[in-house]
Amino acid sequence: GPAPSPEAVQGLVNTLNERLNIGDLVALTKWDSGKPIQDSPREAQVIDNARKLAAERKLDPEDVAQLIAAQMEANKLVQYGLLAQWQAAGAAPDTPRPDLGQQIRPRLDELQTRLLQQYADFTPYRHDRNCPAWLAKARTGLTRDALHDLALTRATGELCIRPLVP
Ligand SMILES: C=C(O[C@@H]1C=C(C(=O)O)C=C[C@H]1O)C(=O)O
Repeated sequence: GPAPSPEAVQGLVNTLNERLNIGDLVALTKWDSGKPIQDSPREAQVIDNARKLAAERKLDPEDVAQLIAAQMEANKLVQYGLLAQWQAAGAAPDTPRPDLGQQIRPRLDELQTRLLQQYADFTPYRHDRNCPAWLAKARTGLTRDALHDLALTRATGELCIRPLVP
């Protein structure tokens, strides 16, 4: 099929990467509080919100639930990686800590609306044979280390749908 407009791919990948970077802030709050990275009730809430937004945008709710579940897996990958680094170093960076409940989670919720709009715009290209190459190009240069690179790979890992070999 025709190549997607550059924004259709880059916009979505940028937003997925932005969500991952918020994960760095989440990790700092969890380092400070000692709370587990995994918060299943919160995850259920995020998915529930995504399903509602999906219905409003005439997207498949199951599909959107899987997209958001992938983003949360990727986010936790970042968090587990950072916590292990800080554990080994005996300290976390001395940078500002926005509040998880009052500041960070509202940012994740806001981002979700934009993410779903961009996902809707990207949907026609999911089955294209060039889809993986477009994504690889869009990922290039966004991440600053191997951990975030792996997490972004995870975050984008189900975006392309490969035709089944008969
Ligand atoms: C980001 C957080 O950590 C984890 C990842 C979540 C996410 O990516 O939305 C949600 C809940 C947690 O399992 C959080 O606690 O808010």
